[in-house]
Amino acid sequence: MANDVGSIPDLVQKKHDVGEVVKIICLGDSAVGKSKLMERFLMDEYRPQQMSTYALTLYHHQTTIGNKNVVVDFWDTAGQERFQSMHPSYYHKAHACIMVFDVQRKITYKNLYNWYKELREYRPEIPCCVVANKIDADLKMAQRSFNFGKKHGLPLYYVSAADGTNVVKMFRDMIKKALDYKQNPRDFIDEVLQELENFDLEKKEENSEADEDGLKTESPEFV
Ligand SMILES: Nc1nc2c(ncn2[C@@H]2O[C@H](COP(=O)(O)OP(=O)(O)OP(=O)(O)O)[C@@H](O)[C@H]2O)c(=O)[nH]1
Ligand SMILES: [Mg+2]
Repeated sequence: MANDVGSIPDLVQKKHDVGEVVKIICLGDSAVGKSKLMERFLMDEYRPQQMSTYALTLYHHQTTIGNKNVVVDFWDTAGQERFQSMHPSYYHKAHACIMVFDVQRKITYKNLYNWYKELREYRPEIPCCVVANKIDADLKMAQRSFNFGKKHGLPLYYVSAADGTNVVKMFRDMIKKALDYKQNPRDFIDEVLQELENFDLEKKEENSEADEDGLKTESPEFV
């Protein structure tokens, strides 16, 4: 009997523990360090000489922002960036974007213009930042001002996946922004999607409250 009493709060707890789910995508040329940055943030380990990413990798991360549970789905590319373009589904419902270049290769900085243009075609309003990676290889680069960020009103982070400089700060800032965007979308389509999601959640809560009260869902023949 004691178990029965205990199980109700557990159920309620689980329902609320899931929290908000946000999707964060990463863009940038091949070998700028996108995968290494994610690995550095998620596992706090760094293994140089890893093979390029050939398949889409999804990194699942649970965290708290303020007193909210947040589930973050980080999307890492399937190597499509070699073709300078991503499949539209990569952008679909993304809440924030991390755009990376390699301070040792100028072309990767120039290509930010293309990445940004494509991003804004699919996701006109989501928060985005520019990441200057590999500053460990040339510390002078951290003194340089890169105008791309200023020009488009995007924050710029000087980071190193190799030694961890600024990696946690950049990811934490972007998770906060993704959450903020999800809760206050600035894009009409996103607003509608958010409304639908809230509606769906309310329905689920109503159903699980009914379940907890011992009510059964009606089988189709009674509907
Ligand atoms: N010195 C230095 N090397 C780095 C850093 N980050 C990544 N690298 C190296 O850069 C290379 C590419 O890193 P990846 O993380 O695989 O790059 P990527 O952007 O995911 O590449 P694709 O999967 O091909 O798109 C690897 O050899 C890494 O070891 C860094 O901060 N400093
Ligand atoms: Mg990769």
